[in-house]
Amino acid sequence: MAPENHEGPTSLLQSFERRFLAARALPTFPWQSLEEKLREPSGSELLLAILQKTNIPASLDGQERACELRFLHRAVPLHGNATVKHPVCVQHLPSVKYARCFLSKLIKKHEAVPTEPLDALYEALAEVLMAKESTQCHRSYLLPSGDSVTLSESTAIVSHGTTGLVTWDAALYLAEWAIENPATFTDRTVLELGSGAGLTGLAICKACYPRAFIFSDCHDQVLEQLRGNVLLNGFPLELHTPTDPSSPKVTVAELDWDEVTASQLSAFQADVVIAADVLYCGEVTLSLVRVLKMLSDCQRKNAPDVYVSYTIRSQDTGKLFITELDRAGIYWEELPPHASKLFPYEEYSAIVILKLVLNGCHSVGK
Ligand SMILES: C[S@@+](CC[C@H](N)C(=O)[O-])C[C@H]1O[C@@H](n2cnc3c(N)ncnc32)[C@H](O)[C@@H]1O
Repeated sequence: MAPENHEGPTSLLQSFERRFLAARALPTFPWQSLEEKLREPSGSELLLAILQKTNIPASLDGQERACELRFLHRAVPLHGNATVKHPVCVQHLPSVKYARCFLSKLIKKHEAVPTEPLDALYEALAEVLMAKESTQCHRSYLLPSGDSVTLSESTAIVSHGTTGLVTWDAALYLAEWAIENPATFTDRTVLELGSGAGLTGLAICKACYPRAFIFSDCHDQVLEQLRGNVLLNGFPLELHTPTDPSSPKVTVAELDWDEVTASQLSAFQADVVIAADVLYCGEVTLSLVRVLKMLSDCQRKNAPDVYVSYTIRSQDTGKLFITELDRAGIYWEELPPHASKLFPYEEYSAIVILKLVLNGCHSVGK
C-alpha cells in the first residue's frame, strides 16, 4: 500500500469519489485519513457524504437524508461544485461485489470509532447484498470539465482470452497527458491502436476536439464492448454525422496488426496515432513495430505523430520496443512526466510516454 498524504475533507471526498467510480483496488483508498476524520465530531456526516459521493444511494430515510443534505449544504463553501455529480455516474455504478466490499470496509471503519451506529450504511449494504452480480460493471472517470467518461468493462482483468476488456493505467496516464496537451489532437484525425475499453480515445474526444477519431482493436468482444462504450458516451458511430458540429466523427475499426495492409492504414489518413499498454509481450511488440514501420513507409510525406504509453512492469519492458524502433529507423523520445494527477491510477507505478517520429526527418531522443 502506498503511503497516504493526509488530506483535508474536500480532497478526501474527491479521492473516495474518483477511486470508487473507477473501481480502484480498495487498499489504495486513503483509509488512514478517513479513520482520523471519523474520530472528529463530524465523522458521521463525512461518512454520509462519502455514501453520497460514491453514489451508493441506500434508501436513506427522511432524517438521514436531512442530515446528509445538512452536511452537503454546510460543505458548499468548502467543496463548491465538487459535490455535484455527473448524471452518467449516477446511472452507472461499479460492480455489486465491489460495492459490497467497499461498504463492508466503510462499516468496519465506522464501527472502530465510539459513535452512534449509522443506519444508512447498513441499508446501503442490504441493498447491495440483494443486487445481482454480473460479469460486466461500469467504471467512470471524471474529467476536469465536470464531464466524465463512463465505460462498461469486464469485472475480470483477463477474460475471453484478452486484456482489452478493462482500462489499464497507461491508458489513464496517456489520457491525462492528452488533456494537458489538447492542441496535439484538436482538428486532427486520430487513430488509436489497441483501444481496449476506449478510455483514452473517449477522453480525447470529450476534451481535445479532434476532427475524427478512429478507435481500433482486433478482438471481437473488445470491439463489441468498445462500440457500446462509444455510444454510451454520446458519440454516434460510423457513417452517422454528429449532430453537434464540434463533435468528432467517431469510427470503431477492426484492425489486426498482423493482418493490416499499408493501403488500409493509409486510408485512415491519420495525423496522430496513439496506443496505450500494448507492449505487454514480445510478439505483440513486434507486430506493433511492423504497423509503425508500414505507417512510416506509406505516409512518408505526412507521417503521423505517434504517442505510445506503457507501464514499466519489469526491467525489460520497453527494451525490445526501443531496439526494434532503432532497427526500423524510427526516432523516439521519452516525454517528461506530467504533473497533473487527474485519474486514480497507482502513484507508484512507472508509466512512460514515447513520442515517435516516423518520417525520420527529425533526430530526437536517445
Ligand atoms: C492491455 S490491453 C490495452 C487496452 C487499452 N489501450 C488500455 O490501455 O486500457 C491491449 C490491447 O491491445 C489489443 N491488441 C493486442 N494485440 C493486437 C493486435 N495484433 N492487433 C490489434 N490489437 C491488438 C488487445 O486486443 C487489447 O485490447
